[in-house]
Amino acid sequence: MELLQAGSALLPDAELNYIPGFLPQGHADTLFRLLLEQVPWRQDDIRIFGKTYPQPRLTALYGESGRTYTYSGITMHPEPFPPALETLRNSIEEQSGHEFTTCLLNLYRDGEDSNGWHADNERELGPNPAIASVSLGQVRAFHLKHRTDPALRFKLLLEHGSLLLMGGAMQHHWLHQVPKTRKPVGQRINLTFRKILAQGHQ
Ligand SMILES: O=C(O)CCC(=O)C(=O)O
Ligand SMILES: [Fe+2]
Repeated sequence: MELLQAGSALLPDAELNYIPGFLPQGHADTLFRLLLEQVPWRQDDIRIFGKTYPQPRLTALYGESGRTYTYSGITMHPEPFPPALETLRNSIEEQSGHEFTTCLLNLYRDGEDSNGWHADNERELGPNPAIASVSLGQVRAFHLKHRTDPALRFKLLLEHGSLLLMGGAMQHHWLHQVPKTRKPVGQRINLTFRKILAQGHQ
């Protein structure tokens, strides 16, 4: 699988931009510790093809009130943005030129935690969503595969303090995952900023 490096990758049917060092090291370290300690992390059950499993990672949802987020049979109700995430949202909006209402947080406790193949294509995100994904803590691989062309498979290594922007028609044509790994890895936090359209207006 080809490794993609920093910058915008020219993938068909996709907009992808990887910005390592988006957060200065000291800021990324502080934010990582703060979130680890203060976020009310939870492990939900998810439904896949009618069966129930514990999600293989911990999650939390922050955002503007009333904008619930439903995926894999879970409906999450957001907590208001704490100041540290409000500041981060503002700088990501400036960097990307997109607005975000909501931040979904994932905590991968170790290499056994993962996020299986999916697209961020829930209907409350609208047709061509912009997704901004910040990584903190241990580096994990992020895999991408095209839905119809099996030759198109790539990976990125998402580093501490990095920002990954996904946009355009990407969620229609590509799937992504954070696979389990046998390498000894510690905790990683991922924050994905999304725009949830006002409910009832999709
Ligand atoms: O952890 C990551 O980098 C990806 C998270 C993700 O794809 C998601 O939450 O939808
Ligand atoms: Fe995703």
